[in-house]
Amino acid sequence: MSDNTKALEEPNITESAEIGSSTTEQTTGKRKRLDYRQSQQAKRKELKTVVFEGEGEEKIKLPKKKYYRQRAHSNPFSDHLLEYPKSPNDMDWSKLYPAIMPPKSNINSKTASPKVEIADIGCGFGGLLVSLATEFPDKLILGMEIRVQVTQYVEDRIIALRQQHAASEQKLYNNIAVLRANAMKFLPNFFEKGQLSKMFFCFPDPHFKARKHKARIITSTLASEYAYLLRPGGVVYTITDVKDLHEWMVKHLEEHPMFKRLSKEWEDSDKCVQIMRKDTEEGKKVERNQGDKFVACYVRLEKPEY
Ligand SMILES: C[S@@+](CC[C@H](N)C(=O)[O-])C[C@H]1O[C@@H](n2cnc3c(N)ncnc32)[C@H](O)[C@@H]1O
Repeated sequence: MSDNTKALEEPNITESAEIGSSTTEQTTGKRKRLDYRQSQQAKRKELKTVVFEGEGEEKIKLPKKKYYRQRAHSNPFSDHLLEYPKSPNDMDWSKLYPAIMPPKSNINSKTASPKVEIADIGCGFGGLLVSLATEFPDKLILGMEIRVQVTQYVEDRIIALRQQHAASEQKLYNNIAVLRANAMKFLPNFFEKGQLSKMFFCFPDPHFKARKHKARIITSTLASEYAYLLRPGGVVYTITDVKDLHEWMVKHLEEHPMFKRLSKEWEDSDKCVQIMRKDTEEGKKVERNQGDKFVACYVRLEKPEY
């Protein structure tokens, strides 16, 4: 592997783990499976990386989604062994935004450093992030995604985009990053009170069955957390193709004293609504299938309104 190729960690398939003491027939079968898996692993290692073949923008290849497939759903209540800071102060953002954020050790109470302001919750393959990067070049934008492979894809996509634009004056895409996280559990560990100006919930998992509704990303309890993280005037954006989920999100945000729904006119004139309609991967899928897209946006109020 060349130095300028970003390696992704894959568990190593070792012989000893696979072939223990067994009959000759079993051993042959296991050996074949092992050989196959090793060759697949080698192929994936090569193909999953961002490849820099030489000079020039055109030589940098974007990663391919098909090599990052994973089960469609991840249980938000499972123990995912995720890493998260004890508090927002403990987070070293320079690892995610190296061209913009100084290393944590260089930050003191007197130096003002930029903060993440826009969060894409459950960012999937990162379509929204990539569009927001150029729409808000002076804001730090973070995608949060629970699935490992999907997070890795977005990470690689961002690395490739940054490289492709490294020579440009604006050095685009340095303002976006992705983090593997369970957004239902640890958001206040990453963000301070009132830090965010926009939170996106684009095509969240619908969790259709009634007994699974508690796994939905918008509930009364989580809405209070989102109100805590958003500054007054900040906006919660929601979009889904599932009517029942749309009604659920509207009900829970509508009932919340810290949120007020924004008008249809506001939605029609807002750039981000257009972006989430057309640039998210799910939005594109719904478009292809000529499905409906239900949008609801809420402003975070200064004071609760009962
Ligand atoms: C249907 S996809 C939508 C992806 C993207 N927002 C879009 O519109 O194309 C929902 C995404 O949310 C992620 N997700 C679900 N629960 C999550 C959680 N608790 N924290 C972070 N991501 C989550 C899923 O892994 C999945 O990638």
